[in-house]
Amino acid sequence: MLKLVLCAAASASATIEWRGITATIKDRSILRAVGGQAKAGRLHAIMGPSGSGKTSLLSALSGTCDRRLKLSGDLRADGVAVDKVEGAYVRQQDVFYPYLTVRETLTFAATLRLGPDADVPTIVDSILMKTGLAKAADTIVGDDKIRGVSGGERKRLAIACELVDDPDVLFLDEPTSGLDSFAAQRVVASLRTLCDAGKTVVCVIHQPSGGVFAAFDDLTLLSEGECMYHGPICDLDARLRKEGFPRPRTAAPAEHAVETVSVNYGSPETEASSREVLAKLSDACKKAERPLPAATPAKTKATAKGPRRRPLAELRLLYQRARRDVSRAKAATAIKAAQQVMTALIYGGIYDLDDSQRSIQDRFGLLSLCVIGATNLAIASTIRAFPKEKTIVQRERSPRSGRPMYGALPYLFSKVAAELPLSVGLSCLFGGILYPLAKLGRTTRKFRRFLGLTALNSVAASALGLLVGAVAPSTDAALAMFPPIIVLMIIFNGSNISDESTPKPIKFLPKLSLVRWGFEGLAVNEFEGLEFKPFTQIGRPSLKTGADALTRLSFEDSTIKRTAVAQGAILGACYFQTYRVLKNARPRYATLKRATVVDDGIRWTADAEARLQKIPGFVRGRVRGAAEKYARENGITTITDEVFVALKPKK
Ligand SMILES: Nc1ncnc2c1ncn2[C@@H]1O[C@H](COP(=O)(O)OP(=O)(O)OP(=O)(O)O)[C@@H](O)[C@H]1O
Repeated sequence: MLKLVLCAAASASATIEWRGITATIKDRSILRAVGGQAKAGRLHAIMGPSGSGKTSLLSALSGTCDRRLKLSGDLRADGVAVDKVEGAYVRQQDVFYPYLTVRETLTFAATLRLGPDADVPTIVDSILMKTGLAKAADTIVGDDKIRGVSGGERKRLAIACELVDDPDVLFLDEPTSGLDSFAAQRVVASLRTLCDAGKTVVCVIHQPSGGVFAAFDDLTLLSEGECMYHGPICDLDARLRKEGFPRPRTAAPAEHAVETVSVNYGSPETEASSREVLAKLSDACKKAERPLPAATPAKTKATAKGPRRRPLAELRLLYQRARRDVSRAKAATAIKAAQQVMTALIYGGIYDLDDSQRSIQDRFGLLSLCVIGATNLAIASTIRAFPKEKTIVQRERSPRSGRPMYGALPYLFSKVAAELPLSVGLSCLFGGILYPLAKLGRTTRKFRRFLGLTALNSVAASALGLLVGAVAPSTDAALAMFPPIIVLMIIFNGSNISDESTPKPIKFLPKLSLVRWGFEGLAVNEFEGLEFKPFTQIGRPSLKTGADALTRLSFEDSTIKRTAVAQGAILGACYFQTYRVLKNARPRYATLKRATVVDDGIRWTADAEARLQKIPGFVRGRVRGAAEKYARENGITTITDEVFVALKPKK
């Protein structure tokens, strides 16, 4: 569907120019009036010491800055003033489905982004060639634990995935970090190929080798949030020499540049002298900066919003991916199966149930262990794996423009459908071994119900694990939430504390405990119709039937249906909440306030300027003068709405 939108973010930009990019957080300046430009066909590096603001500048240009930052400045894409430059953003750490091959990963991205009419195989082949991944095309991607393609190939895959819809601009955050110099050179060679094809490529680089640095055309050198050099790399040495910092013969150009602009905190004297160097280079940089001409008016243009969403096709594709991921994770599946077999053998070896009075307690104990074990395993394994997958889903669902690549609902459906058979299978494997060994139930009907209830418990516990993984910001946070959740569920399992003793404010908790419903269902199934031999000792009270035993735990009114419905309700609620979290979990970024009016070195953001314009003409000039005086006295280069409001100008 084509929709007319105001072009506030450039989509087909080739030359990016920026002036006065300022970023602050609370009262701390992170970028101070940084200017520069990146051109199509030229490979642009952003370099500087650690903490100098490289990533902040890259994200300010690409519109992906942490929203706690206050951003302002004048950003142009092909002469049009924009809030952000629309382009692909390749993060430092990219995660993929480890069991998919490079080709499958790319094909998946291309099919979903481009829709059914695109010639996906041809596009994928061409990208594989451009990024030098043709040889690794049929190797699985892998990760830290699973052997797959090399680190350099994985970085190139991250770039390749962003190329499927042919963006004009690419932003990359440290694409060479963590790679040896050969792998880094291959990554940069791929970027060179893209530049030669007319793309604008802007990269943050960190400690580049001589070969890598030489492959770049232009450089923005930052220190302490200020621009120290901006221009062609071939002029860098000459500029530093001119300012009194010639490069020693033994030093590599990149190393010398970063060292020159690094603050030496060794002593107050060295720090002061470093700051003099920075001031000198920053002044030289500002002098060389040419003001931008008046911005070309933003055009109203037809912008494609991406292919129309087709939930069924998405579901099919997502299901294929999830199935492949599950079916190829053979080692992980084997470990889980071995866990189930071992646990069943241990329980089966210890418990030997008959119709004696002692077997009542043994039965309750064994059933409780079965439920706790299954719940534990299902939640823990989901919690461990899901936060990582969530990162992939969030990345894929945060589009550069238009709609997300796919909906949260097809994703969740496909994941559940792909993982369900394994969950049920593992649960049945456990039950199939344990049931005859421990001599539980002894009727086929009870056995079938046992398998059904334990499988339902596992699936519901996985759903809870998904929800915890979805709301937790990281795997560590999710794992930290796990113990209190499981402990609470065990406390309220129906046999550890009575309803009467449960404190009033948390009386609802037993109703939410999967362990309780699972245990109650298994107990009702097991004890139904059983009869027990009385104690032989005279005077020792005995329980004659299974119903008596259930009454002891206040389960006398319970039915299997009731416990299954309760578990089903918890499962449904967990899936629904997970869906909502995934649907709404979009990264929110800071908006660049446009500062397009330049007056005597002080810039005004558009909203501050708009506020100023509301002041009657005869007072406006005085207010403007007072605001700029205040800004100069306080080292403020851009007057934002907040600064202006803080001044409380008198009308
Ligand atoms: N969201 C934020 N909250 C607080 N401080 C921030 C935030 N973003 C950036 N900073 C600070 O701004 C400074 C610049 O950060 P940035 O990540 O841009 O630097 P960098 O040059 O990319 O560093 P590095 O090379 O170490 O990755 C750092 O001191 C950082 O701590």
